[in-house]
Amino acid sequence: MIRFDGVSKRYPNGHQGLECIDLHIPRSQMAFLTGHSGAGKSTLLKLIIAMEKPTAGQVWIGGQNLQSLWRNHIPILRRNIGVVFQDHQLLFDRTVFDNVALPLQIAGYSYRDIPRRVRASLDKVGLLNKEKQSPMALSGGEQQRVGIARAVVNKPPLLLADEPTGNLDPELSAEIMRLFTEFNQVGVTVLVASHDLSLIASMKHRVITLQEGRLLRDVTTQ
Ligand SMILES: Nc1ncnc2c1ncn2[C@@H]1O[C@H](COP(=O)(O)OP(=O)(O)OP(=O)(O)O)[C@@H](O)[C@H]1O
Repeated sequence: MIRFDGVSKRYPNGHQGLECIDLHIPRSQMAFLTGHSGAGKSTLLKLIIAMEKPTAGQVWIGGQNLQSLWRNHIPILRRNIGVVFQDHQLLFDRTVFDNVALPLQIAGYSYRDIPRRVRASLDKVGLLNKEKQSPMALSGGEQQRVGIARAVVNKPPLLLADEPTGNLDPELSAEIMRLFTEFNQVGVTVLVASHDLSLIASMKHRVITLQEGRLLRDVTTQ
């Protein structure tokens, strides 16, 4: 599903974000990406969604070489990738329902289809009863779950998360990780960037560790 062949990323200011990364994450696998602050985790995720381009090497997503991806095909790539951010980036002037519906509206789903899909997604994260509320009225953990519902509403085969539990206490963090595991159990490939080593250790999934832009360790415990 995700393949990096000798990928390096040097930013225009000369900073080396990633250096010669070889990595393969097969379809339906769940993996964690960890490493110190500045190790290159977000850079790696940005290369997957074509927000940044490698300065060397090649990135393949779902069999597609991103180097040969036309600019106007980037939205199609991103439609197949759900992304969860630490700060969830919800629109506070819209309801929970409208926030989750947004990717479907952008993708041009019919108005008949949207409510059914949005409610199925909210149900999955346990927030069906909050659809009419503003995200502002929700707790941090609930807001993060709305962000997850929005990321999975069009059933992407690949789910990425960048520090999704950064602002949450250990119990809520474990709950969010359980949700990711549930999506993985139905075949979604999941890659979670996280600093939270104790949470990662408790999950028994593959752990990919970056250090100063290089692949330091890649351990599968299962
Ligand atoms: N747009 C940019 N321009 C220049 N340097 C950048 C840019 N984005 C990231 N970097 C640098 O690249 C390195 C890797 O950054 P990245 O955000 O990928 O790390 P990270 O592992 O996600 O860190 P954190 O855990 O703090 O989010 C850092 O030193 C960062 O300062």
